[in-house]
Amino acid sequence: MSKPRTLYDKVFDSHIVHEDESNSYLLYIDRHLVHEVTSPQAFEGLKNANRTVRRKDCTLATVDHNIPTESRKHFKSTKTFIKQNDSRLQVETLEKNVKEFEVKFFGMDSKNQGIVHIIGPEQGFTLPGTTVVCGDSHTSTHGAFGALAFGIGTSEVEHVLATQTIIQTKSKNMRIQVNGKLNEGITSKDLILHIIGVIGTAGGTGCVMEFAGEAIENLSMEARMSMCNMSIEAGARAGMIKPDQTTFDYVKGRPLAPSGAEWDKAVAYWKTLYTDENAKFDKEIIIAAKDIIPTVTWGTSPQDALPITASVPDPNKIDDPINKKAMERALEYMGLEANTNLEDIKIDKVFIGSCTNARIEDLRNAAAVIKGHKIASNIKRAMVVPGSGLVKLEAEKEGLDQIFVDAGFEWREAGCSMCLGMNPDILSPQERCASTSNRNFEGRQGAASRTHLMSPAMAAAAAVHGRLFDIRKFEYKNGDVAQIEITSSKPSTSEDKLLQESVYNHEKIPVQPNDASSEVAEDEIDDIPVDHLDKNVKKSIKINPNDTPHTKKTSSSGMESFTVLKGIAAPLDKQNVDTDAIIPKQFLKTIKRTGLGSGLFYEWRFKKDANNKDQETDFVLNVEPYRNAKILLVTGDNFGCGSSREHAPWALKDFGIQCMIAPSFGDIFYNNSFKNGLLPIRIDQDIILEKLIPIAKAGKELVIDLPKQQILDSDGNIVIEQFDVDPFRKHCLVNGLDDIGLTLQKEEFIKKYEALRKDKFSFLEGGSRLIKPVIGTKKSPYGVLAQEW
Ligand SMILES: CC(C)[C@H](C(=O)O)[C@@H](O)C(=O)O
Ligand code: SF4
Repeated sequence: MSKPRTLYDKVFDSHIVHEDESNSYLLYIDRHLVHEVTSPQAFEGLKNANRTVRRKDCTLATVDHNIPTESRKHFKSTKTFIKQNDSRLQVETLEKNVKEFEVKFFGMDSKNQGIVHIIGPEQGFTLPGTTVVCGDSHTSTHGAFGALAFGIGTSEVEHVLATQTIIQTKSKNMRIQVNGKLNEGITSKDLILHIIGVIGTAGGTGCVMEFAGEAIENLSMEARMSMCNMSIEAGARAGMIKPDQTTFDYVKGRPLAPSGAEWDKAVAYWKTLYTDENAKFDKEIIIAAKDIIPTVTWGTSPQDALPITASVPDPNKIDDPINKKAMERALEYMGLEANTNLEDIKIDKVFIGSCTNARIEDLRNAAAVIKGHKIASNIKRAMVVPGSGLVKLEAEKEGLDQIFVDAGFEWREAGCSMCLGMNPDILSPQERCASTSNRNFEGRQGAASRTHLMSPAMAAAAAVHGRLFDIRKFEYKNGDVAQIEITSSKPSTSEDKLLQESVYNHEKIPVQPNDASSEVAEDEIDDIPVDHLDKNVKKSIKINPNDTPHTKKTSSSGMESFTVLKGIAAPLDKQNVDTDAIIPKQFLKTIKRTGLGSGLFYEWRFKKDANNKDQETDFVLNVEPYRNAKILLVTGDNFGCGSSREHAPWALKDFGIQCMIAPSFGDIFYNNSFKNGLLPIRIDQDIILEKLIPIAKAGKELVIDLPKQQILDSDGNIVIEQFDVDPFRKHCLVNGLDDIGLTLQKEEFIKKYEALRKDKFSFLEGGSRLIKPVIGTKKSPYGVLAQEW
């Protein structure tokens, strides 16, 4: 009898290409989505190393973040359509790269273009039980299908393009069980905001989160996507929901979904993807669905979520000094007085869009509220930005666009838009927005902008009333009640144990040959013969734990090695520092990895003077001796949470920071740091406060000895006896190794896995290759078939 496993365990196990003794796994990636922001440097890396895209059929690209959302009726070319130079360059760079590397692409002239997390499911590219990655944190969205889907950084994008695999450690299992039924009018957005409010933005750190229970089973696919989308906001590596009949019904008939006998084979397999009875979870949270009422955020973190009937919290009631300070800062930034009723908060703008809530059901929900109403006179702008060209078409077919336009909304073209404002759709300073997006970080929707997160129905009600408003009191015109996104579905009952065993059969097949004579001994990272290294990784990778060289080496792949670092440590007394704060969106438009130091903590380091010139603030990195800090010493949890932008470690590195110490880190940022020769060290908060902060505050240097895993003061006294670091990552860092080179040495394992996949998971073959160069001739669920660039 095999050990009971969770849904995550099953999907993880079925993708293992190789495991080494330090518990580092090489996982096969079934689906890779690509967008313009996080891919230019990855394609450049491929080009420089003369590498190709290994599985074009598993790769699908689109443009979403940078593109204007004004009408494309007269669209001729990117060159003439995009006015912002840096945005245009990024889009054109992707257009060039997809041609050169022959990657399927939905460009701005395609009806199928849209936000990357909307088009994957829409096309049937996202499938249950698959591994899905994208250089974007909200890749977690695809977990709604029972896929293992997570965001990666640009270095990992390059790794996946080149090898179709990724190096992973196993996450912890966490379950969020939502018992009972949601009340009428309560959506999955209220539910996920409530959950994040309960567990916090670091609540899921290090975990893959499975959402389960009656309330989840009753959600439609689109509502499930909104849930999983925001699991990253709870710090989770990924969110997952077991596939069931609702899932199969949604996938069936989509352009890239399997059909015929392959469909039957796929469904038979997908029905085995559920958490076994008695499977062990490391963390479990139980939520009663009936307790949830419409929920909105008041502050600058998604965890600042409260029921709409509550009032703005009061920092004077908070004991913990770090929490209290964070709350005071959030209130100041948001321009809010403690104890104000949330419903009394007036808003300036409304944004209905983003990968969380810009699907057809979201637009239907908002339209049902808006129908027959006008937006309030204090609303300066209200916009609806459909998640994809196909969502837009469907909404127009249903007449939703007219309902919005009649009420005073703008009806836009698909893209990320004001979710993060990399295009012209931004808020002016101090403007307050009711937004259906997923992040309310400082500066997210524009410098000094103020964001309140909520469901589409709540955002529509806020537009009508000009203030935050409880949807349950809303008076619908025409007697309509907002369509609730819940559809009833029966969980699959025909789970076939035997079949499950047979699908997992391959674990018994030696996918990882234990052949000791193999040229590359798979379990020994210490002695891979230099001759076999990729031509870009020619340096010796022998590691001697007692060797503590004090000079900085650079491998021929360009990766700097990290051994012993001596430098000033800048104290940063903040928690939940998100990557939007580390490097704001306006700096993401580069196609290079360098030169980002000047944008580091931009909104905190600078403020504008009367002439609109940047003036330095008293932020720690502007003050001597910390201007030259090499170490960042953070006292609060969850440093680097949020977006997957590798620009965050690039900016830190460019500024001169080489090591970050914090009680905990956002998972993607943690990974990205290692890939760039930066060392993130986790140390308990009380130890940081007691032992390290006094040294940093005295302006003295610290010595980080990675080979010995110790921290010393400048006199050579040991301050931290032993910090933790994953052995494989340490090995790569100490030796400045490019892990693509290391992975390519495992070619035989990758090939073996691919042969097995072709047989067991034949329904995954084809992928984006099935995209046909046809426009509007055949019917797909949305009436238009996928097309090619
Ligand atoms: C640009 C991209 C890296 C980023 C992400 O990873 O999430 C963006 O989509 C966001 O929402 O902040
Ligand atoms: S969160 Fe916003 S910016 Fe990021 S992918 Fe989704 S819509 Fe785009």
